[in-house]
Amino acid sequence: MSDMAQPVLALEALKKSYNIGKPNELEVLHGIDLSIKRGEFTALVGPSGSGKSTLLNLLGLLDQPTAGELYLMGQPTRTMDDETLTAMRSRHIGFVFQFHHLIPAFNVLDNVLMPMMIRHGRPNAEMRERALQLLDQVGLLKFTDRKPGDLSGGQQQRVAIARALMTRPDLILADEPTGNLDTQTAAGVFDVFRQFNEAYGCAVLIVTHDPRLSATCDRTITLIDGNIASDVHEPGNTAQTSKPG
Ligand SMILES: Nc1ncnc2c1ncn2[C@@H]1O[C@H](COP(=O)(O)OP(=O)(O)OP(=O)(O)O)[C@@H](O)[C@H]1O
Repeated sequence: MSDMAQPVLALEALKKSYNIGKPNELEVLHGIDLSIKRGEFTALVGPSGSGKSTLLNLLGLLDQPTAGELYLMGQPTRTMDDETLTAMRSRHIGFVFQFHHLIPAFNVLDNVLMPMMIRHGRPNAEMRERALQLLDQVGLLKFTDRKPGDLSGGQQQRVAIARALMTRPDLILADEPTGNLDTQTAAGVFDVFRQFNEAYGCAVLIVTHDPRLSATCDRTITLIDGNIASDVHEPGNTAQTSKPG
């Protein structure tokens, strides 16, 4: 199908500068060309300050590039108005951050339902069913009534992943989602990403500082000083995850 052949994301000569006062502009990304296809499981790595979060914010349509073009699902986004950008973001992208931004006063189930409530108002039975299925898949079905504060960091992160998948996004963007987790819990969270990537074919792009985790990805993009220094495809890496069977 042509849909499968089309990249989820394509960047052409994407640049980002920050205005740091006076006439000075700090160019942080110097012209990035990149294409992410459906089902790709990619790590974005690089030293601190190399531009990873800046790039992720652009990929997630959370910030505007200074130059170049970004295509999401084949559509150029530079000239889209805010309303269209918001709709594209909520339709196609799921976000997972290091600090998962769960709503403390809501229980686990309602946190997972949140993206649907934003889009459609009151959740219907089908949405609840989907949320429960996702919570089952991340091993948290027993905890649906708990508040996030009563869960461990790894469990909270799994709630955030279930929430990001609620809208069945084409792309998951994760900014150091395991940054504050111990090694074993971090590997478990990576496995959850992998499980969904394989089950639904969503593309996953994860910023990580952990080489053991990036080694489990199919593709590793290394950013240095705002340029892609290397882009290595190693699909064999799937064998290194703890996927059953
Ligand atoms: N809003 C901003 N205004 C000005 N400069 C910024 C802004 N955001 C980031 N920068 C600068 O852009 C560069 C890239 O920052 P960015 O956060 O993208 O790097 P990073 O690779 O994600 O770093 P880390 O791994 O430490 O999170 C840095 O020099 C940073 O100081």
